[in-house]
Amino acid sequence: MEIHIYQLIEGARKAKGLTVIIDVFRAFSVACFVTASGVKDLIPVGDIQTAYRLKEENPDYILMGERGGLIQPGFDYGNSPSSIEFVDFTGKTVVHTTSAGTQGIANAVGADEIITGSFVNAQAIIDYIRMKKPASVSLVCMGWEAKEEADEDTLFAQYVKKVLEGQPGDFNAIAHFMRHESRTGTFLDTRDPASAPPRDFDLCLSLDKFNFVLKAEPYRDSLVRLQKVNL
Ligand SMILES: O=C(O)[C@H](CS(=O)(=O)O)OP(=O)(O)O
Repeated sequence: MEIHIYQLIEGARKAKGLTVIIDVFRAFSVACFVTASGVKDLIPVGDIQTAYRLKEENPDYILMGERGGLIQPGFDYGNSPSSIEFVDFTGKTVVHTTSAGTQGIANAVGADEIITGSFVNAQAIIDYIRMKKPASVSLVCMGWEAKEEADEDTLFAQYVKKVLEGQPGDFNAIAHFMRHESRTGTFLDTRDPASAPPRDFDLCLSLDKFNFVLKAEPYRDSLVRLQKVNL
């Protein structure tokens, strides 16, 4: 199994084989929380205008996401796991658009298959890749606004690669680094606390909270939805 680590939008465009689009803070942690809360359809979109159009056509849809880390006008929720931690999404359709994570899905046009990447379902991702035994795995780190590398996404990719190659992954060292040394450790305090509360940090680093992967599947009108695959 060949394993490549790629960065940002260019990386998403280069991805091939089984592709993991990684966004630890916060898009794909949020996506796992929403899925665990019973969502019917979770639709990641790159273009915010697509999100608004879908809402106009389907007033019962829920809009979730951010630009610049902040909830956008007309949105029901931002991109914050703590804001939806106890929300019941049973039977709901959620449209999710973010600056980094969902852009990766939209740009991974050469991938055979796309799953999302975050620490909250890290072991499930590793188990899924082992089960599928692909010839090629692409780990794509989406970073800050998909423009600048972010420690947590790169550390996640290295963690998955190491474990797949039979080496131990030291999550405690990663969490310590993220909290005390990484620029990301201060990120949640420097944004509008209503959109990026500090609890998001702990929730996004809840290792293996969920035992499923989220797989992008074709949906209607050229959209995709993230389907839960239990491990
Ligand atoms: O809201 C977030 O957590 C980030 C903000 S950004 O990457 O700095 O724009 O969005 P995400 O797409 O979840 O990385």
